[in-house]
Amino acid sequence: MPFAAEPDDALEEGENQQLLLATKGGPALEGLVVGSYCHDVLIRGGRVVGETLGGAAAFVSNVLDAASPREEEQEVAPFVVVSKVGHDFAYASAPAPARRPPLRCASPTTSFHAQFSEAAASAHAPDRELRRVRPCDPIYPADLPDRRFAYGLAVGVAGEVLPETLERMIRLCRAVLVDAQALIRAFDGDGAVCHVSLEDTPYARLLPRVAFLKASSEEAPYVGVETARRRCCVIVTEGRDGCRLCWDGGEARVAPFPAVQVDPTGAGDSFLAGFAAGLLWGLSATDAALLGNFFGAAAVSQVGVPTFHPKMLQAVKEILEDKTTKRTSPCINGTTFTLERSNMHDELHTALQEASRLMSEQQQADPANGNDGDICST
Ligand SMILES: Nc1ncnc2c1ncn2[C@@H]1O[C@H](COP(=O)(O)OP(=O)(O)OP(=O)(O)O)[C@@H](O)[C@H]1O
Ligand SMILES: O[C@H]1[C@H](O)[C@@H](O)[C@H](O)[C@@H](O)[C@H]1O
Repeated sequence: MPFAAEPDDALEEGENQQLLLATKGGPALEGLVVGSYCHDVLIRGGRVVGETLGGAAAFVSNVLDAASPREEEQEVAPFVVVSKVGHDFAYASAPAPARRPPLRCASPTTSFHAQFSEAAASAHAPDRELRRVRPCDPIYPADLPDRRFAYGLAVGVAGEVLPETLERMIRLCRAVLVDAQALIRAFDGDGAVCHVSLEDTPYARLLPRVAFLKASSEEAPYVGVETARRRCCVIVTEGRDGCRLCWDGGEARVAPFPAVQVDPTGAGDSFLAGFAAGLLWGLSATDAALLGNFFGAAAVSQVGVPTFHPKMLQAVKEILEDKTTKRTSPCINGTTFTLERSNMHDELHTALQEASRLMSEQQQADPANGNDGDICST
């Protein structure tokens, strides 16, 4: 059983059977995504070069819908999004919010200004300065549905996932995956995003009950990888260099996929969702990180929330159907996962590379998705 109930929150035998995570699809795979949609304004050289739907929940929904295992008859993947926006929300009819509408509140929608640097970004240096110009309301524990979920993704962008909300997620979900940006972001008087040490936040005590914590290389020093890896599996994403996983007693590096970066926004969100989808397909964490890298690369190749070509998605689905098998797992934090790479890791990478070629072809055929909208270069 890949995901096990927490010992302090055990279910009745019958319920447990219902929630058993079948490797390939079914209602037992229902997930809970918590984090708000937002408005992103992309600025370069003092000029607005793009206005897009943002918020990790938008990127995550996009990838989960594209890559999660599901039954043929299910139109959308089985997960719920709990997100808050104001009445000014400009993207209610975009695919992600239209499928899973946000809660409305009196305060305005969270809004970020992303200032892109004129200099070429390196793989690990920050490529943009983010400023939160408007915050929406937080998401409270009472905003979450009162039922059990197979997995949860805590993906706040502006401090909206409160410690008590994360704690409630941990109680409701059999395994929780967290983006460090939801925990360690702070905002100066001008709204500029800065970071605080995770250890100094009320979230730190929850880490032993989290399955996976994802941090970008910029966030990693604030997470304290060496301490955190003793409590859960930490994944550090390293831009075009791929990512590494660190857990108590082991680590693995996972190779990237080539991409022509036109907008880095949402790479980390898309990574985390691809990774979660990989786990749902029954991949080990190190193998699932390949799917994370694949969707991270897809995200940077387009401006805003990316559109995936059906041919490319079909190819990915066929690869996953072909490669996934059920396997027994070691135990991590009361939740069982296989962490190490499997012996078909390299084969999976090669097969996904083929699919990523389809993605580049799609972009070349449709310049609206390609370099025409490049935010990254002058
Ligand atoms: N230029 C790139 N080429 C290929 N893959 C990339 C590139 N940039 C990002 N990725 C993929 O996306 C993943 C996440 O990227 P990154 O480390 O930049 O996350 P992030 O800083 O959290 O992103 P963001 O905050 O912009 O959403 C990487 O681990 C990698 O797999
Ligand atoms: O839309 C983006 C995206 O979700 C990023 O991951 C986050 O860092 C930004 O704050 C947000 O504006």
